[in-house]
Parts: sequence; structure tokens; C-alpha cells
Amino acid sequence: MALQGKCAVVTGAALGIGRAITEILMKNGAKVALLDVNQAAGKSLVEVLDKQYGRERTLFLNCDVESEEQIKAAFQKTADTFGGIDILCNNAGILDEKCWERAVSVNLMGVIRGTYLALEHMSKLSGGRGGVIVNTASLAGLGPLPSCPVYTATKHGVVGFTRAMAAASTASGYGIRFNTLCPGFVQTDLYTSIKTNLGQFSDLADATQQMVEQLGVVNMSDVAESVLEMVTDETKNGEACFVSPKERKYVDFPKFMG
Ligand SMILES: NC(=O)C1=CN([C@@H]2O[C@H](COP(=O)(O)OP(=O)(O)OC[C@H]3O[C@@H](n4cnc5c(N)ncnc54)[C@H](O)[C@@H]3O)[C@@H](O)[C@H]2O)C=CC1
Ligand SMILES: CCCCCC(=O)/C=C/C=C\C=C\C=C\[C@@H](O)[C@@H](O)CCCC(=O)O
Repeated sequence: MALQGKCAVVTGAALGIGRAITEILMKNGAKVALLDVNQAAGKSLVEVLDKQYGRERTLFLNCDVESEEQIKAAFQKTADTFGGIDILCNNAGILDEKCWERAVSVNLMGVIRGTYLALEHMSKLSGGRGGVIVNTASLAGLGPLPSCPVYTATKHGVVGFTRAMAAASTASGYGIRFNTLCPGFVQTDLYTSIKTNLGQFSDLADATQQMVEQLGVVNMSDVAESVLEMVTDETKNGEACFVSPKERKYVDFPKFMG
């Protein structure tokens, strides 16, 4: 299997897209450390996965990506348990236009924090064996969602940060590929709670619903398959994969130099 012997870390792994990422990585042979703040959901998922794949393939760690200390400890525990880290999926994210500082802290700062701590384990410049990091942004990382400007900002930040890290890795020789996942609407708890989290932009809830009707809802399996491709295809570095109900395509970003 493509990921036999590989060790992965997935944040926000207990539910939704993170669960789908975890499952497809395990289906393809990887061991997975599931990091999440939802202990009940995380432990319940691990029970299911242990029955399917055996007890030595998973590790659930209660970890808040807003905490440097907790991520650092979780990565170390993963490396100690599985013998290293080859794959990181910075997936944890929230929608909250009311407590927008928390959205920035989780969605953008959490991705940066996880990436930088993973470098200590994965980069060939620090004795690591290289690997791949896939950061979960959104279609809102490629174009604005008027009903959630801060969420949009965090996702644009994730796209830009990830592309810059891909270029830095190539230039400096980290031996790590960096790619971004940009799905449209996906049926998850976050999606279900959109209307309650728009704050001062709640008047735009109907307009957002119209976007859902225009764009449609993406199949979770298509989201997971796009992550698997960005993890396994060694040619993919600095890519942003747009996933809609109709298609999966890599964004052709404008070039401004040369
Ligand atoms: N559902 C959608 O329509 C789309 C979601 N996304 C992104 O996908 C990612 C996953 O979202 P969903 O699966 O939809 O959400 P979800 O709410 O279903 O699952 C998110 C998971 O992350 C965990 N989490 C939240 N804050 C955390 C923190 N501080 N530390 C650790 N874990 C934390 C939650 O406990 C939960 O298990 C997010 O980054 C989201 O922005 C992107 C595009 C579309
Ligand atoms: C409303 C919060 C949703 C939170 C979950 C999530 O991330 C969902 C994102 C789904 C769709 C995002 C669409 C963004 C569209 C913009 O790019 C818009 O400007 C597109 C304009 C149409 C075009 O073809 O350019």
C-alpha cells in the first residue's frame, strides 16, 4: 500500500474532514496520530479504527492547536510512539465571526504553529526524513465569502503561507512538500452551524445559502481522495487543490515575475 510504514499526524481528526483524511490515510497503510480537542469523538473514532486496522495503527491525543505546548507534546509523543513523522495534515478549523480572534488563532496561527513544530521532526535540515504537509484551507481561501470575512482571511492566509513554505522548502532543502486543500461546502458540523456563527454578517446568511445551492455540496470521499493525491504524488509541491461537486483541479495561480 502507498503509505505502508508512513506515520501521519492529523489535527481536527475526530470529526468531519479530519476523520475522512484519517480514514483514507489508514486505508492506504499509514499509522495516524489523531489530534483533537473533542476527546469523546476522538476516542470513539479510535475504537472504530482499532477494530478495523488493529490497535497499533492509531494514537489519539487530546490537543488544542492554539497551544504550542500541547502541539509540541503531541508531536513528540507521536514520534516516540511511531518512530517519526512523515505526513502532517493541519486540518483543525472553526468558523466564528463573533469571536474572530479565536478563528485567526485556530485556523491560521494553528496551521503555522503546527507546520513550524513539524519542521523540527520532519525537515532533513534537522535530521528528519522529509515528508509532506497538507494544510486545509477552503475555496474561501481562493475567493471571498462576504458572510465571513475573517474566516476568508484565515483561509487566504493558509493558502499563501503554504505556497511560501513550499518555495522555502525547495530553496533550502527541507525535503518536505507543502500543499493546500481547498474544498467547497462539505456536509460537516462546521457547515451545519454556519448560520449561528456569522455574527454581524448574519444578514448575509441567505446569500450564503444561495452559494450553497449554486455550488452544491462536495462528497467527503472526493475531499479525502484529493488529500491522498497531494500526499502520495511526489510531483505535488506548492499546489492548491480546489474540490467541488463537479471537479477536482489544481489552481493555476497568476505569475507576476518573469
Ligand atoms: N465543512 C466545510 O464546508 C468546509 C470546511 N473546511 C475546513 O475543513 C477543516 C475541517 O472542518 P470540518 O470538518 O468542516 O469541521 P468540523 O467542525 O466538522 O470538524 C473540525 C474538527 O476540528 C476540531 N477542532 C476544532 N478546534 C480545534 C482546536 N483548537 N484544536 C484541535 N482540534 C480542533 C473539532 O473538535 C472537530 O473534530 C476546517 O479547517 C474548515 O475550515 C474547508 C472547506 C469547506
Ligand atoms: C460560509 C462559511 C463556510 C465555511 C466552510 C467553508 O470553508 C466553505 C466554503 C465553500 C465555498 C466557498 C466559496 C467561495 C467563493 C468565492 O470564491 C467567491 O468569490 C466565488 C465567486 C464566483 C466565481 O466563480 O468567481
